[in-house]
Amino acid sequence: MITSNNISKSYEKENVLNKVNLQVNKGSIYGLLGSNGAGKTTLLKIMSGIIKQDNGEMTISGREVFENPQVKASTFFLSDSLYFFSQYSVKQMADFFKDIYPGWDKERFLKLEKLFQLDKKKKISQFSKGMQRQVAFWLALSTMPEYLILDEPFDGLDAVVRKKIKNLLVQDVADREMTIIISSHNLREVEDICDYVGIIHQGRLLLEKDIDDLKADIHKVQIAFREEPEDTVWNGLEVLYKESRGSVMLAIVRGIDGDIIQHLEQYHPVILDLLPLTLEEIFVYEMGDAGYAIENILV
Ligand SMILES: Nc1ncnc2c1ncn2[C@@H]1O[C@H](COP(=O)(O)OP(=O)(O)OP(=O)(O)O)[C@@H](O)[C@H]1O
Repeated sequence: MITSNNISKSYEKENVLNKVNLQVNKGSIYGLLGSNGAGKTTLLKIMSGIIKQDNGEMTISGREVFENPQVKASTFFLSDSLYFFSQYSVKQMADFFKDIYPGWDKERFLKLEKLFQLDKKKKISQFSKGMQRQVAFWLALSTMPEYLILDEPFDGLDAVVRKKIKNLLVQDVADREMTIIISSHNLREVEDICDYVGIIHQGRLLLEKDIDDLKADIHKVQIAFREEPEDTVWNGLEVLYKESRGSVMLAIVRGIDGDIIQHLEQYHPVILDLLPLTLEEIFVYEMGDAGYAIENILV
């Protein structure tokens, strides 16, 4: 488990993180979302022991992160700006990682070679940007990390490779309970793999939620009646938003789907559909409820 307890950090006079509390459970995938400059990279660097917080505690598996070789051996930080030794091939970089990471798995490295289909003898600097990012994933996953910390990991990858990598990540979580935290500006980019999402804004964690709980608790309802409906059909339901589109009424309703259907069926609708919301829609309605304009935060 990764635990950030009241983490604060300033650069000179600028306060970049302000008492951030968050928890990433073992074997889960946590999406850390926020706009440019929100503080995501700073938090991830503290989490991976690259920089030290001014206040608060950052622990992984109960151990303080900073200057802790045990934690570093089980954690891999894939930065948004990749760094490789400029003259090294993939093979040479792999040999270097093999000496640093006790979990290095040669078989995994060879398996992934087939998947990525990149020449391991080629200098990494001679690969394209997207290919270099694939090399970074190839090496990272070969270290068999217990904790994988990813900063904007999908930037510059094409759709096919992105899907391939997401599958690999999910597989490692399922097979060996790897824990992942992923930062992104883009909710759509991470919603298909994360089971938890936190939103950071101006150095503060605005909210964090379990995605399954969120999805189970909020629904888009489309309903139509033979005759002009009364607005009273919604009475007794927790409606976050509603509008009429011709004879069809559309509403965002919080609650258990079975209860909502049972309530609305008493009015004998000719159409009654409960549709899933995208995660972005859920956040807009949830945050709207909390008084924040999420559209302006997650561009
Ligand atoms: N080394 C540094 N020295 C001074 N200020 C810094 C440094 N690193 C980051 N900052 C400042 O800290 C704030 C948060 O930056 P950070 O990189 O953590 O944000 P971010 O959420 O990752 O942004 P982005 O999505 O643009 O990568 C910014 O205002 C940035 O200017």
